[in-house]
Amino acid sequence: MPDTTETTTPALDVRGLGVRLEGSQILHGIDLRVERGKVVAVLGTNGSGKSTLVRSLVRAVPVTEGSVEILGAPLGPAVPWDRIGYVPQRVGASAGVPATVAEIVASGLLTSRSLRKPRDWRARVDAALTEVRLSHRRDQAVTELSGGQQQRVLIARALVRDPDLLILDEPVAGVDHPSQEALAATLRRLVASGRTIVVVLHELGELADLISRAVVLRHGRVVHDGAPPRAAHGHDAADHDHVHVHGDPEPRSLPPVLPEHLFSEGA
Ligand SMILES: Nc1ncnc2c1ncn2[C@@H]1O[C@H](COP(=O)(O)OP(=O)(O)OP(=O)(O)O)[C@@H](O)[C@H]1O
Repeated sequence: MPDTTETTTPALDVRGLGVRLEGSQILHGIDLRVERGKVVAVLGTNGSGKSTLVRSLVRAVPVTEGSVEILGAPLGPAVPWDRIGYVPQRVGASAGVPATVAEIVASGLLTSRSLRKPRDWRARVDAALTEVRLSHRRDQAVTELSGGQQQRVLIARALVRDPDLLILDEPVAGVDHPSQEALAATLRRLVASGRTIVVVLHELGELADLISRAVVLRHGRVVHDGAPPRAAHGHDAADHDHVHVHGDPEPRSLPPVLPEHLFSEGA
């Protein structure tokens, strides 16, 4: 009998997740189930716990309560990590290490199980760099690139794995509009081929048409899980907190889908 586990289990199944860091409870009882082939945006104000959530999924911070299953396996060595791409929040691609763009991208092909690059690694690195439009920078030191270009190198490092699950933490922060559009096209292509994407965002921006589900965090809790809220027409400033149903043709004529205070820090 064929093994159907791979396609029937969700890409991500988070239940009652709690994370405590340095004595503070950062995440409280997070439930998040993402079926394969879906895109989910994680939204919320600064400090609401978005990065901590995705960092807990890749074991960068410890889970203190609840359970996490990724691609059908409990968080741990059984997870097929080589099938998962992770783009951390902007940190600079080199962290002070003098490496070329191609070397950084190729490092995405190494896993804890194998430190040997696959035979076709050069072609895969070239394809990933073409995807983020940085082929011409291939042999340049990554430290010579701008912040936005370094972010694209990190995206290429995740893409080179051809991941089933792609987790991105604010991938478009500091990235110009043409590059955002290029990333949106890449993500669209991945979703069309059945990949799953979890993406932390401050605003939907160029990725808006890709996202039909948003999970909003506030003070480490999920306060909304559904159609993405968006700023009301004409109220797109970063410090404005009106939110309306996505796709509403007359946003001013409908009440907000979420309370106005949801995106404000102090409430
Ligand atoms: N290692 C840590 N130790 C203690 N507290 C932490 C640690 N990392 C994050 N925090 C705290 O956890 C809370 C959530 O931080 P997190 O970075 O997850 O938020 P965020 O929603 O991603 O914010 P931003 O939009 O600014 O990136 C913040 O109050 C932060 O100070």
